Amino acid sequence: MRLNGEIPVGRGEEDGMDGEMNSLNYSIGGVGQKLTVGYALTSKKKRSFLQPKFLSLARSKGICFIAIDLNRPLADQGPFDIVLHKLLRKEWWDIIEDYRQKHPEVTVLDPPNAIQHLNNRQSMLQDVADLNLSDYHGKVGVPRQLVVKKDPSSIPYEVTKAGLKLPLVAKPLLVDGSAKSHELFLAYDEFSLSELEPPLVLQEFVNHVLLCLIVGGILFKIFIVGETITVVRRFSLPDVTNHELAKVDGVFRFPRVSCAAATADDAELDPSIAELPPRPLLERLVRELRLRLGIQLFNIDMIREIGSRDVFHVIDINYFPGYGKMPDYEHIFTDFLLSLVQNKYKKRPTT
Ligand SMILES: O=P(O)(O)O[C@@H]1[C@@H](OP(=O)(O)O)[C@H](OP(=O)(O)O)[C@H](O)[C@H](OP(=O)(O)O)[C@H]1OP(=O)(O)O
Ligand SMILES: Nc1ncnc2c1ncn2[C@@H]1O[C@H](COP(=O)(O)OP(=O)(O)O)[C@@H](O)[C@H]1O
Ligand SMILES: [Mg+2]
Ligand SMILES: [Mg+2]
Repeated sequence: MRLNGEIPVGRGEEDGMDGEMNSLNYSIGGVGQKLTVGYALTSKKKRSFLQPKFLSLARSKGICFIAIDLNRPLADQGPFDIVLHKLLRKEWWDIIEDYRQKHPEVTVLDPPNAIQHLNNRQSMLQDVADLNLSDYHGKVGVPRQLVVKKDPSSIPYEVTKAGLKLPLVAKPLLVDGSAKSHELFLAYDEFSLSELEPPLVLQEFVNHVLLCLIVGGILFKIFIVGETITVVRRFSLPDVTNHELAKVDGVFRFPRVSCAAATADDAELDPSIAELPPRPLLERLVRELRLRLGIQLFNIDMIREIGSRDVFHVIDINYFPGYGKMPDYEHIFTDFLLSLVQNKYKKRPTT
């Protein structure tokens, strides 16, 4: 399912393009310049996101991508219409924030302080919890959770005091792009949690297996690129039965089941498996989150509560996720970049 905002396109003769209807010129000082996107990304992200077919479609639309040289002052580079970034080193945050203040004419995707809100597994879900979204299409919430900042020996007491229901998913509190920040554990009893290393977030595990053929739950990954919403289904964890809970003790690390696929096809499951969440509910959730988070590039991991048709839980929100696995990301993302500059161009007072 994809919701796409259509944007009109102009001809591209001025810049020598092959006159394709879909090429477009945006100017800073005058007609004829291309749309220039400066990027600061990890090599992993460059490989997964700046795929050749994406770059060639971008070129055909008059968009060019320029790698930002991290060894030179950002102000000496460009000029850029847009800066796209996902780097987690501290010094970069100061550089891009300073640049953003000094260059209001450049669209920075996305503001560093907004992104940092998503680098903490407690603050990332706070807006969803505050939303408490419930209407006639269904309900979206977050699982009950507890943050443990230090002293693992206090965990059993804290869990009991908070009345959290086992099993619990233990997740590193901070998301920093490292493999360690994705090391998750399933805890069948609260005492074994004291083996883990804070800071952690302990989240109630929500059973979400479909009563149908497959072993394991289905997770909905809701990709947001500006105004567009694309939902894909991914494999998730199997249920934890009461029988298993009574029999098993301890904490067990589990693999990254939901993001392992290399391409959208591998990750995309048969559409007949697991009805997608109601579109109006998703639209409301995404509209609210885009406003409250102040970012345009993110995805939401959402699960449907077992036995329910319309009770959903958001368990994770990711900044600038693996769009390379999102169906048709090339057109969605290039249209989004063009719409950003077009909207800015429209807002300019006519001289
Ligand atoms: O590994 P990719 O490319 O699929 O993308 C990762 C995402 O997978 P997804 O697109 O949701 O299936 C992944 O999403 P999950 O946290 O696995 O749900 C993260 O966004 C990850 O970034 P980081 O390690 O949290 O900074 C993303 O890693 P980066 O691409 O940003 O390095
Ligand atoms: N509260 C939960 N209930 C059920 N399954 C969960 C829960 N939290 C995480 N999971 C499972 O673990 C996977 C990874 O958890 P997530 O919070 O998305 O971490 P990451 O940022 O590493 O993707 C999810 O895709 C889902 O399959
Ligand atoms: Mg996730
Ligand atoms: Mg995540």
